[in-house]
Amino acid sequence: MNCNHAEPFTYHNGQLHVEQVALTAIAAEFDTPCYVYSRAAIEQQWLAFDSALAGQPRLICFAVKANSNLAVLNLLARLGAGFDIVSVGELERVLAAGGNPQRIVFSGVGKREDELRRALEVGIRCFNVESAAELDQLAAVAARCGKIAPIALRVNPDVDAGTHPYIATGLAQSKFGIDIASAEQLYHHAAALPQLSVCGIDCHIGSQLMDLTPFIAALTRVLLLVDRLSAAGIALRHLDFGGGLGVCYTTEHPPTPAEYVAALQYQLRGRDLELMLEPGRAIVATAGALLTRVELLKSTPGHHFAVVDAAMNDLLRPALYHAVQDILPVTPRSGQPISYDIVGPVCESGDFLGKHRAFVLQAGDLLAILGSGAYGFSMSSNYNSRPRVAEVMVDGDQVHLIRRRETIADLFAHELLLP
Ligand SMILES: Cc1ncc(COP(=O)(O)O)c(C=O)c1O
Ligand SMILES: N[C@@H](CCCC[NH3+])C(=O)O
Repeated sequence: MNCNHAEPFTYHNGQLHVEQVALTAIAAEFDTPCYVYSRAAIEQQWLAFDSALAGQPRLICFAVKANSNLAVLNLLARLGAGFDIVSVGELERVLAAGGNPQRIVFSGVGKREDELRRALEVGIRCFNVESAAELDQLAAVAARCGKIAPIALRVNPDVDAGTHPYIATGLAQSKFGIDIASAEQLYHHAAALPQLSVCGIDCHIGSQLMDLTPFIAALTRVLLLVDRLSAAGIALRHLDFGGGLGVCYTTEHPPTPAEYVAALQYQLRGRDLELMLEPGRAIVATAGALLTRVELLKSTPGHHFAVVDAAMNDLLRPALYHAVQDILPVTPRSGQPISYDIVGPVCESGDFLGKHRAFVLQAGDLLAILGSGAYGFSMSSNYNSRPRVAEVMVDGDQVHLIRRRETIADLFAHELLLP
Protein backbone atom coordinates (compact mmCIF):
# COMPACT_ATOMS: atom_id res chain seq x y z
CA MET A 1 0.00 0.00 0.00
CA ASN A 2 1.65 3.23 -1.05
CA CYS A 3 -0.65 5.91 0.28
CA ASN A 4 -1.61 6.90 3.78
CA HIS A 5 -5.15 5.65 3.26
CA ALA A 6 -5.15 3.79 6.59
CA GLU A 7 -4.95 6.94 8.69
CA PRO A 8 -6.60 7.47 11.19
CA PHE A 9 -6.46 3.68 11.74
CA THR A 10 -3.00 2.84 13.08
CA TYR A 11 -1.35 0.07 15.06
CA HIS A 12 -0.11 0.58 18.62
CA ASN A 13 1.30 -2.32 20.61
CA GLY A 14 0.05 -4.84 18.05
CA GLN A 15 -3.53 -3.56 18.13
CA LEU A 16 -5.39 -1.50 15.55
CA HIS A 17 -6.53 1.81 17.01
CA VAL A 18 -8.53 4.76 15.81
CA GLU A 19 -7.28 7.91 17.42
CA GLN A 20 -6.55 6.72 20.99
CA VAL A 21 -9.07 3.90 21.13
CA ALA A 22 -8.38 0.21 20.41
CA LEU A 23 -10.91 -1.35 18.05
CA THR A 24 -11.05 -4.37 20.35
CA ALA A 25 -12.53 -2.08 23.02
CA ILE A 26 -15.15 -0.80 20.58
CA ALA A 27 -16.14 -4.35 19.60
CA ALA A 28 -16.39 -5.32 23.28
CA GLU A 29 -18.65 -2.39 24.10
CA PHE A 30 -20.75 -2.03 20.94
CA ASP A 31 -20.56 -5.49 19.39
CA THR A 32 -19.98 -6.15 15.68
CA PRO A 33 -20.61 -5.32 12.93
CA CYS A 34 -20.22 -1.65 13.70
CA TYR A 35 -19.24 1.47 11.77
CA VAL A 36 -16.46 3.44 13.45
CA TYR A 37 -15.64 7.05 12.49
CA SER A 38 -12.90 9.41 13.57
CA ARG A 39 -14.04 12.93 14.39
CA ALA A 40 -10.55 14.34 13.85
CA ALA A 41 -10.28 12.75 10.42
CA ILE A 42 -13.61 14.20 9.26
CA GLU A 43 -12.66 17.63 10.57
CA GLN A 44 -9.25 17.46 8.96
CA GLN A 45 -10.68 16.65 5.52
CA TRP A 46 -13.29 19.37 5.88
CA LEU A 47 -10.57 21.86 6.72
CA ALA A 48 -8.51 20.71 3.74
CA PHE A 49 -11.30 21.94 1.44
CA ASP A 50 -12.17 24.99 3.49
CA SER A 51 -8.61 26.25 3.79
CA ALA A 52 -7.95 25.61 0.10
CA LEU A 53 -10.81 28.02 -0.68
CA ALA A 54 -9.99 30.54 2.04
CA GLY A 55 -10.18 34.17 1.03
CA GLN A 56 -12.66 33.74 -1.81
CA PRO A 57 -16.46 33.62 -1.87
CA ARG A 58 -17.25 29.95 -1.36
CA LEU A 59 -19.78 27.43 -0.15
CA ILE A 60 -18.75 23.84 0.47
CA CYS A 61 -21.84 21.67 0.51
CA PHE A 62 -21.17 18.22 1.94
CA ALA A 63 -22.98 15.59 -0.17
CA VAL A 64 -25.30 14.10 2.44
CA LYS A 65 -25.74 10.86 0.52
CA ALA A 66 -22.16 9.90 1.40
CA ASN A 67 -22.89 9.79 5.12
CA SER A 68 -26.18 11.05 6.49
CA ASN A 69 -25.72 10.28 10.18
CA LEU A 70 -27.01 13.22 12.24
CA ALA A 71 -23.87 13.43 14.37
CA VAL A 72 -21.71 13.61 11.23
CA LEU A 73 -23.95 16.29 9.71
CA ASN A 74 -23.97 18.20 13.00
CA LEU A 75 -20.18 18.08 13.20
CA LEU A 76 -19.94 19.54 9.71
CA ALA A 77 -22.67 22.13 10.36
CA ARG A 78 -20.69 23.33 13.37
CA LEU A 79 -17.69 23.82 11.07
CA GLY A 80 -19.82 26.01 8.81
CA ALA A 81 -20.56 23.44 6.11
CA GLY A 82 -23.33 23.69 3.59
CA PHE A 83 -25.09 20.57 2.35
CA ASP A 84 -25.98 19.02 -0.99
CA ILE A 85 -29.24 17.08 -0.64
CA VAL A 86 -31.18 14.85 -3.02
CA SER A 87 -34.43 14.24 -1.12
CA VAL A 88 -36.70 15.73 1.50
CA GLY A 89 -35.42 13.01 3.84
CA GLU A 90 -31.92 14.42 3.51
CA LEU A 91 -33.31 17.94 3.92
CA GLU A 92 -34.97 17.03 7.22
CA ARG A 93 -31.79 15.32 8.41
CA VAL A 94 -29.75 18.45 7.73
CA LEU A 95 -32.29 20.65 9.52
CA ALA A 96 -32.45 18.24 12.47
CA ALA A 97 -28.64 18.33 12.62
CA GLY A 98 -28.62 22.13 12.85
CA GLY A 99 -27.73 22.87 9.22
CA ASN A 100 -28.51 26.32 7.86
CA PRO A 101 -31.15 26.21 5.06
CA GLN A 102 -29.37 29.08 3.33
CA ARG A 103 -26.43 26.72 2.86
CA ILE A 104 -28.38 23.90 1.23
CA VAL A 105 -28.45 23.03 -2.47
CA PHE A 106 -30.93 20.50 -3.80
CA SER A 107 -29.74 18.13 -6.57
CA GLY A 108 -31.43 15.16 -8.22
CA VAL A 109 -33.21 14.24 -11.46
CA GLY A 110 -36.65 13.65 -9.93
CA LYS A 111 -37.85 15.95 -7.17
CA ARG A 112 -41.46 15.46 -6.05
CA GLU A 113 -43.81 18.40 -5.49
CA ASP A 114 -43.86 17.87 -1.71
CA GLU A 115 -40.04 17.96 -1.74
CA LEU A 116 -39.94 21.19 -3.73
CA ARG A 117 -42.56 22.75 -1.43
CA ARG A 118 -40.67 21.91 1.74
CA ALA A 119 -37.41 23.21 0.31
CA LEU A 120 -39.15 26.47 -0.72
CA GLU A 121 -40.77 26.74 2.70
CA VAL A 122 -37.47 26.52 4.60
CA GLY A 123 -35.71 28.74 2.06
CA ILE A 124 -32.82 26.73 0.67
CA ARG A 125 -29.96 28.40 -1.14
CA CYS A 126 -30.46 26.88 -4.59
CA PHE A 127 -32.31 24.25 -6.60
CA ASN A 128 -30.01 22.47 -9.03
CA VAL A 129 -32.48 21.89 -11.84
CA GLU A 130 -31.81 18.87 -14.06
CA SER A 131 -34.36 19.16 -16.88
CA ALA A 132 -36.72 21.50 -18.73
CA ALA A 133 -39.65 19.63 -17.19
CA GLU A 134 -38.31 20.17 -13.67
CA LEU A 135 -37.81 23.87 -14.38
CA ASP A 136 -41.46 24.33 -15.29
CA GLN A 137 -42.59 22.13 -12.40
CA LEU A 138 -40.56 24.21 -9.96
CA ALA A 139 -41.90 27.47 -11.38
CA ALA A 140 -45.46 26.18 -10.99
CA VAL A 141 -44.89 24.97 -7.42
CA ALA A 142 -43.20 28.25 -6.48
CA ALA A 143 -46.17 30.18 -7.89
CA ARG A 144 -48.59 28.06 -5.82
CA CYS A 145 -46.46 28.66 -2.71
CA GLY A 146 -46.07 32.39 -3.39
CA LYS A 147 -42.28 32.03 -3.44
CA ILE A 148 -39.44 32.75 -5.81
CA ALA A 149 -37.18 29.75 -6.33
CA PRO A 150 -33.42 30.34 -6.64
CA ILE A 151 -32.07 28.11 -9.40
CA ALA A 152 -28.97 26.84 -11.14
CA LEU A 153 -29.15 24.56 -14.15
CA ARG A 154 -27.15 21.38 -13.79
CA VAL A 155 -25.46 21.01 -17.14
CA ASN A 156 -24.11 17.78 -18.55
CA PRO A 157 -20.85 18.60 -20.36
CA ASP A 158 -20.44 15.15 -22.00
CA VAL A 159 -17.07 14.45 -20.42
CA ASP A 160 -15.76 10.99 -19.59
CA ALA A 161 -14.85 11.04 -15.91
CA GLY A 162 -12.85 7.80 -16.22
CA THR A 163 -14.60 6.19 -13.29
CA HIS A 164 -16.89 3.19 -12.75
CA PRO A 165 -19.83 3.48 -15.20
CA TYR A 166 -22.35 3.35 -12.34
CA ILE A 167 -20.91 6.52 -10.82
CA ALA A 168 -20.09 8.47 -14.00
CA THR A 169 -22.70 11.20 -14.41
CA GLY A 170 -21.34 13.61 -17.01
CA LEU A 171 -21.65 11.64 -20.25
CA ALA A 172 -24.29 12.37 -22.90
CA GLN A 173 -26.01 9.02 -22.23
CA SER A 174 -26.34 9.75 -18.51
CA LYS A 175 -29.72 10.61 -16.97
CA PHE A 176 -28.14 13.51 -15.09
CA GLY A 177 -28.21 17.17 -15.98
CA ILE A 178 -29.18 19.15 -19.06
CA ASP A 179 -27.30 18.68 -22.31
CA ILE A 180 -24.94 21.64 -22.33
CA ALA A 181 -25.91 22.60 -25.88
CA SER A 182 -29.58 23.05 -24.86
CA ALA A 183 -28.84 24.79 -21.59
CA GLU A 184 -28.43 28.30 -23.01
CA GLN A 185 -31.95 28.33 -24.39
CA LEU A 186 -33.31 26.98 -21.12
CA TYR A 187 -31.52 29.76 -19.20
CA HIS A 188 -33.36 32.32 -21.33
CA HIS A 189 -36.62 30.54 -20.61
CA ALA A 190 -35.84 30.47 -16.88
CA ALA A 191 -34.84 34.14 -16.82
CA ALA A 192 -38.25 35.04 -18.22
CA LEU A 193 -40.18 33.19 -15.49
CA PRO A 194 -41.05 35.49 -12.57
CA GLN A 195 -41.22 32.61 -10.07
CA LEU A 196 -37.55 31.76 -10.64
CA SER A 197 -34.40 33.63 -9.79
CA VAL A 198 -31.47 32.50 -11.91
CA CYS A 199 -28.39 32.46 -9.65
CA GLY A 200 -25.87 29.99 -10.90
CA ILE A 201 -24.75 27.01 -12.89
CA ASP A 202 -24.04 23.49 -11.66
CA CYS A 203 -22.09 20.52 -12.97
CA HIS A 204 -21.11 17.16 -11.44
CA ILE A 205 -19.44 14.64 -13.73
CA GLY A 206 -18.98 11.63 -11.49
CA SER A 207 -17.51 10.20 -8.35
CA GLN A 208 -14.15 8.73 -7.31
CA LEU A 209 -12.21 10.73 -9.90
CA MET A 210 -8.49 10.14 -9.81
CA ASP A 211 -7.34 12.72 -12.30
CA LEU A 212 -7.81 16.47 -12.78
CA THR A 213 -8.13 16.21 -16.58
CA PRO A 214 -11.88 15.47 -16.79
CA PHE A 215 -12.62 18.16 -14.19
CA ILE A 216 -10.71 20.70 -16.29
CA ALA A 217 -12.40 19.57 -19.50
CA ALA A 218 -15.82 19.94 -17.88
CA LEU A 219 -15.03 23.31 -16.34
CA THR A 220 -13.78 24.62 -19.68
CA ARG A 221 -17.09 23.75 -21.30
CA VAL A 222 -19.11 25.17 -18.43
CA LEU A 223 -17.19 28.46 -18.52
CA LEU A 224 -17.80 28.87 -22.25
CA LEU A 225 -21.50 28.72 -21.47
CA VAL A 226 -21.12 31.13 -18.54
CA ASP A 227 -19.47 33.62 -20.90
CA ARG A 228 -22.14 33.25 -23.57
CA LEU A 229 -24.83 33.79 -20.96
CA SER A 230 -23.07 36.83 -19.60
CA ALA A 231 -22.81 38.32 -23.09
CA ALA A 232 -26.54 37.73 -23.47
CA GLY A 233 -27.29 39.58 -20.23
CA ILE A 234 -27.63 36.60 -17.87
CA ALA A 235 -24.96 37.18 -15.24
CA LEU A 236 -24.53 34.17 -12.98
CA ARG A 237 -23.38 34.68 -9.39
CA HIS A 238 -22.15 31.21 -8.53
CA LEU A 239 -20.64 28.15 -10.09
CA ASP A 240 -21.35 24.86 -8.31
CA PHE A 241 -18.84 22.29 -9.55
CA GLY A 242 -20.30 19.30 -7.71
CA GLY A 243 -18.30 16.65 -5.91
CA GLY A 244 -16.32 13.75 -7.26
CA LEU A 245 -12.79 14.08 -5.92
CA GLY A 246 -11.58 10.52 -5.33
CA VAL A 247 -9.85 8.96 -2.34
CA CYS A 248 -7.17 6.34 -1.87
CA TYR A 249 -8.75 3.01 -0.91
CA THR A 250 -5.63 0.92 -1.49
CA THR A 251 -3.00 2.23 -3.89
CA GLU A 252 -4.72 5.07 -5.77
CA HIS A 253 -3.21 8.56 -5.92
CA PRO A 254 -5.99 11.12 -6.14
CA PRO A 255 -5.19 14.83 -6.19
CA THR A 256 -5.40 16.45 -2.75
CA PRO A 257 -8.24 18.91 -2.10
CA ALA A 258 -5.66 21.71 -2.32
CA GLU A 259 -4.42 20.54 -5.74
CA TYR A 260 -7.96 20.10 -6.97
CA VAL A 261 -9.09 23.52 -5.79
CA ALA A 262 -5.96 25.21 -7.17
CA ALA A 263 -6.68 23.73 -10.61
CA LEU A 264 -10.25 25.05 -10.52
CA GLN A 265 -9.15 28.45 -9.25
CA TYR A 266 -6.62 28.75 -12.05
CA GLN A 267 -9.35 28.29 -14.63
CA LEU A 268 -11.70 30.62 -12.79
CA ARG A 269 -9.19 33.43 -12.43
CA GLY A 270 -10.45 36.88 -13.23
CA ARG A 271 -14.09 35.91 -12.85
CA ASP A 272 -16.51 37.14 -10.25
CA LEU A 273 -18.12 33.83 -9.38
CA GLU A 274 -18.73 32.30 -5.97
CA LEU A 275 -17.34 28.76 -6.11
CA MET A 276 -19.49 26.04 -4.61
CA LEU A 277 -18.40 22.42 -4.24
CA GLU A 278 -20.30 19.30 -3.19
CA PRO A 279 -17.68 16.85 -1.91
CA GLY A 280 -18.93 13.72 -0.19
CA ARG A 281 -16.50 10.84 -0.37
CA ALA A 282 -13.36 12.98 -0.03
CA ILE A 283 -14.54 14.29 3.34
CA VAL A 284 -15.66 11.10 5.05
CA ALA A 285 -14.50 7.93 3.25
CA THR A 286 -11.18 7.35 4.95
CA ALA A 287 -12.48 8.59 8.31
CA GLY A 288 -14.54 5.42 8.74
CA ALA A 289 -14.15 1.66 8.97
CA LEU A 290 -16.59 -1.20 9.22
CA LEU A 291 -15.58 -3.40 12.14
CA THR A 292 -16.54 -7.04 11.72
CA ARG A 293 -15.80 -10.37 13.37
CA VAL A 294 -14.80 -13.63 11.70
CA GLU A 295 -17.59 -16.10 12.43
CA LEU A 296 -15.85 -19.12 10.95
CA LEU A 297 -13.25 -20.23 8.45
CA LYS A 298 -14.28 -22.53 5.65
CA SER A 299 -12.32 -24.21 2.88
CA THR A 300 -13.60 -25.73 -0.34
CA PRO A 301 -11.39 -27.33 -2.98
CA GLY A 302 -9.25 -24.43 -4.16
CA HIS A 303 -10.83 -21.74 -1.97
CA HIS A 304 -10.54 -20.42 1.55
CA PHE A 305 -13.35 -18.32 2.95
CA ALA A 306 -13.48 -16.19 6.06
CA VAL A 307 -17.19 -15.83 6.84
CA VAL A 308 -17.65 -12.59 8.77
CA ASP A 309 -20.66 -11.08 10.52
CA ALA A 310 -20.87 -8.07 8.15
CA ALA A 311 -22.32 -8.51 4.69
CA MET A 312 -23.28 -6.76 1.47
CA ASN A 313 -26.35 -5.29 3.15
CA ASP A 314 -24.01 -3.46 5.54
CA LEU A 315 -21.40 -2.44 2.94
CA LEU A 316 -22.62 -2.68 -0.64
CA ARG A 317 -19.67 -1.16 -2.52
CA PRO A 318 -17.69 -4.38 -3.15
CA ALA A 319 -20.78 -6.20 -4.46
CA LEU A 320 -22.15 -3.29 -6.49
CA TYR A 321 -19.01 -1.84 -8.03
CA HIS A 322 -16.42 -4.54 -7.36
CA ALA A 323 -14.91 -1.84 -5.18
CA VAL A 324 -11.69 -2.84 -3.44
CA GLN A 325 -11.29 -1.55 0.12
CA ASP A 326 -8.38 -2.43 2.32
CA ILE A 327 -9.07 -4.88 5.16
CA LEU A 328 -6.84 -4.96 8.23
CA PRO A 329 -6.68 -7.48 11.07
CA VAL A 330 -7.38 -5.72 14.37
CA THR A 331 -4.90 -7.94 16.23
CA PRO A 332 -2.49 -9.34 13.62
CA ARG A 333 -1.21 -12.90 14.20
CA SER A 334 2.13 -14.27 13.17
CA GLY A 335 2.29 -17.32 10.92
CA GLN A 336 1.93 -18.30 7.30
CA PRO A 337 -0.74 -16.16 5.58
CA ILE A 338 -3.52 -17.81 3.57
CA SER A 339 -5.45 -16.10 0.77
CA TYR A 340 -9.06 -15.70 1.86
CA ASP A 341 -12.24 -14.39 0.32
CA ILE A 342 -13.91 -12.32 3.03
CA VAL A 343 -17.62 -13.06 2.69
CA GLY A 344 -20.80 -12.33 4.60
CA PRO A 345 -23.74 -14.55 5.56
CA VAL A 346 -26.13 -13.14 2.93
CA CYS A 347 -27.57 -15.59 0.40
CA GLU A 348 -25.94 -14.11 -2.69
CA SER A 349 -22.70 -15.15 -4.36
CA GLY A 350 -22.03 -11.42 -4.81
CA ASP A 351 -21.89 -11.08 -1.04
CA PHE A 352 -18.20 -10.49 -0.58
CA LEU A 353 -16.30 -7.71 1.17
CA GLY A 354 -12.87 -8.56 -0.18
CA LYS A 355 -11.30 -11.21 -2.37
CA HIS A 356 -7.89 -12.87 -2.28
CA ARG A 357 -6.72 -11.20 0.92
CA ALA A 358 -3.74 -12.77 2.68
CA PHE A 359 -4.28 -13.21 6.42
CA VAL A 360 -3.40 -15.39 9.37
CA LEU A 361 -6.86 -15.79 10.84
CA GLN A 362 -8.85 -17.67 13.46
CA ALA A 363 -12.57 -17.68 14.11
CA GLY A 364 -13.41 -14.82 16.45
CA ASP A 365 -10.79 -12.44 15.02
CA LEU A 366 -11.77 -8.87 14.28
CA LEU A 367 -11.25 -7.23 10.89
CA ALA A 368 -11.55 -3.56 9.94
CA ILE A 369 -12.72 -2.71 6.43
CA LEU A 370 -11.18 0.67 5.77
CA GLY A 371 -12.54 3.45 3.58
CA SER A 372 -16.09 2.81 4.77
CA GLY A 373 -16.98 6.30 6.01
CA ALA A 374 -18.59 7.24 2.67
CA TYR A 375 -21.37 5.27 0.96
CA GLY A 376 -21.11 2.66 3.70
CA PHE A 377 -23.90 2.91 6.24
CA SER A 378 -25.82 5.28 3.96
CA MET A 379 -26.20 2.53 1.34
CA SER A 380 -26.99 -0.22 3.84
CA SER A 381 -30.25 -2.15 3.87
CA ASN A 382 -32.16 -4.78 5.80
CA TYR A 383 -31.73 -7.45 3.11
CA ASN A 384 -32.00 -10.97 4.53
CA SER A 385 -33.78 -9.33 7.51
CA ARG A 386 -30.52 -8.20 8.97
CA PRO A 387 -30.83 -5.31 11.43
CA ARG A 388 -28.78 -2.29 10.43
CA VAL A 389 -25.64 -1.97 12.51
CA ALA A 390 -24.50 0.60 15.08
CA GLU A 391 -22.35 3.63 14.28
CA VAL A 392 -19.86 5.13 16.72
CA MET A 393 -17.71 8.26 16.58
CA VAL A 394 -14.29 8.28 18.22
CA ASP A 395 -13.08 11.61 19.55
CA GLY A 396 -9.63 11.34 21.13
CA ASP A 397 -10.00 8.72 23.85
CA GLN A 398 -13.81 8.92 23.88
CA VAL A 399 -16.25 6.75 21.94
CA HIS A 400 -19.77 8.06 21.30
CA LEU A 401 -22.62 5.91 20.08
CA ILE A 402 -24.19 7.89 17.22
CA ARG A 403 -26.67 5.28 15.98
CA ARG A 404 -28.01 2.33 17.87
CA ARG A 405 -28.02 -1.10 16.29
CA GLU A 406 -31.54 -1.87 15.06
CA THR A 407 -33.42 -4.49 16.99
CA ILE A 408 -35.17 -7.48 15.45
CA ALA A 409 -38.50 -5.81 16.32
CA ASP A 410 -37.42 -2.72 14.34
CA LEU A 411 -37.22 -4.92 11.25
CA PHE A 412 -40.96 -5.39 10.89
CA ALA A 413 -42.23 -2.47 12.96
CA HIS A 414 -43.81 -0.84 9.90
CA GLU A 415 -45.48 -3.90 8.44
CA LEU A 416 -49.18 -4.68 8.63
CA LEU A 417 -51.03 -7.96 8.47
CA LEU A 418 -54.02 -8.28 6.16
CA PRO A 419 -57.38 -7.89 7.93
C1 LIG B 1 -24.90 15.91 -7.61
C2 LIG B 1 -23.85 15.27 -6.77
N1 LIG B 1 -23.12 16.04 -5.97
C3 LIG B 1 -22.17 15.52 -5.17
C4 LIG B 1 -21.91 14.16 -5.16
C5 LIG B 1 -20.84 13.66 -4.25
O1 LIG B 1 -19.87 13.02 -4.93
P1 LIG B 1 -18.54 12.53 -4.20
O2 LIG B 1 -18.94 11.72 -3.03
O3 LIG B 1 -17.86 11.75 -5.24
O4 LIG B 1 -17.78 13.75 -3.80
C6 LIG B 1 -22.64 13.32 -6.00
C7 LIG B 1 -22.34 11.88 -6.08
O5 LIG B 1 -21.66 11.47 -7.02
C8 LIG B 1 -23.65 13.88 -6.82
O6 LIG B 1 -24.39 13.11 -7.61
N1 LIG C 1 -22.28 5.10 -4.13
C1 LIG C 1 -21.10 5.39 -4.91
C2 LIG C 1 -20.94 6.84 -5.14
C3 LIG C 1 -22.19 7.42 -5.65
C4 LIG C 1 -22.11 8.80 -5.98
C5 LIG C 1 -23.46 9.37 -6.06
N2 LIG C 1 -23.70 10.23 -7.17
C6 LIG C 1 -19.91 4.74 -4.27
O1 LIG C 1 -20.03 4.13 -3.26
O2 LIG C 1 -18.82 4.78 -4.76
